Amino acid sequence: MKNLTIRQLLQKYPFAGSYFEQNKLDIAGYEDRTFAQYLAHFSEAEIEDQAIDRENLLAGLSLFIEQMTAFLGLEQERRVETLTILPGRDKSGQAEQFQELTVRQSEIVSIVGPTGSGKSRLLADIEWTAQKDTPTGRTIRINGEEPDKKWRFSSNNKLVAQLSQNMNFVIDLTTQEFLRLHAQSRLVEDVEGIVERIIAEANKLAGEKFDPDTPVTSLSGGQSRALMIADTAILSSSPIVLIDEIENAGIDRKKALKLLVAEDKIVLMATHDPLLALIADKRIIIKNGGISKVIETSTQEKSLLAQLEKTDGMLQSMRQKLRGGETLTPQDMLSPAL
Ligand SMILES: Nc1ncnc2c1ncn2[C@@H]1O[C@H](COP(=O)(O)OP(=O)(O)OP(=O)(O)O)[C@@H](O)[C@H]1O
Repeated sequence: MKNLTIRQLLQKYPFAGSYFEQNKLDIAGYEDRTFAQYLAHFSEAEIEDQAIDRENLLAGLSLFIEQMTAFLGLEQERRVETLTILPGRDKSGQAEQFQELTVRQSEIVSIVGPTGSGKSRLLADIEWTAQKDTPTGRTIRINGEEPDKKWRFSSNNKLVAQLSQNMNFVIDLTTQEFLRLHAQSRLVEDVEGIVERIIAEANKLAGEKFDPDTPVTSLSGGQSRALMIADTAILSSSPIVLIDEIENAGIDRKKALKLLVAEDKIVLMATHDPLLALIADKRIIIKNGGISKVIETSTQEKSLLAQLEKTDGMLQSMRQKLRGGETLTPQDMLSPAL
């Protein structure tokens, strides 16, 4: 909040105007300054005359916004605890054979099915909070209710963050500057701390590390993907994260999912990757455009996961070696590096 100009502040919290009025502060002409900068413009004489207490006024504004936000229920409104999908029809017009499917905070659901079966369509239905108004006729409920239309059109408080295979930046900023801008627009208190954390988490996901001064346009595919995942987990207000295939993204997929779930997101991902399918708590099977089954990942399947991770680790380490110009030996098939 400290970094917002008065204009941005009033846009985000229109009620802040009454704080200025109550304290007889004429902010006209200072709209493009922060509140602290505005307070700094008073001369010592004015401060004496008008009994202006800068620190108190600054702290008072934060408190006022906090209380008003709570009072108006703005924070609660954004809490999304459940996402429910109600059946529609498949590509042949047949009704989907499930009652309803509810996904909760911190749950991961995978979406599997042949190419062209309708996985991306399901993600699109969720993003649009479909109300029988998409080709599938599905209905989406948020917290058990018909979602507010604001989710569809608000660019600030989007219900859904989308992570897709390609992340191409066109903006000429360093990674640090890019994240700083995002953090400022999200009104976080400790901008530098958050920026540092996102870069640290992204570096845990990316194969090759990058530093804060790297221009975003120079990040590799895997690095930009890792950055967007860390940014979405830590900074995005969107409670639901939709992922369209991260298998070839060159990042640590398991850590990426852990990070998202640790931040209380609801995660749905379309995937062809058995490892990701089994990490999920449930998987949706799509056939001919319809949800044909919902399967809970069994303990038996979870136990296969350990095996799969070993195989995956082995493949990753072979990939790493080949990339580094090394040659492979039969030994590489026997001792998976994890
Ligand atoms: N129930 C449905 N009714 C009508 N059209 C549908 C239905 N489901 C999917 N489609 C359409 O079928 C096409 C293929 O679906 P989609 O792109 O979602 O497949 P996909 O499973 O994501 O494929 P891929 O694995 O190749 O990414 C799209 O044009 C989509 O709009």
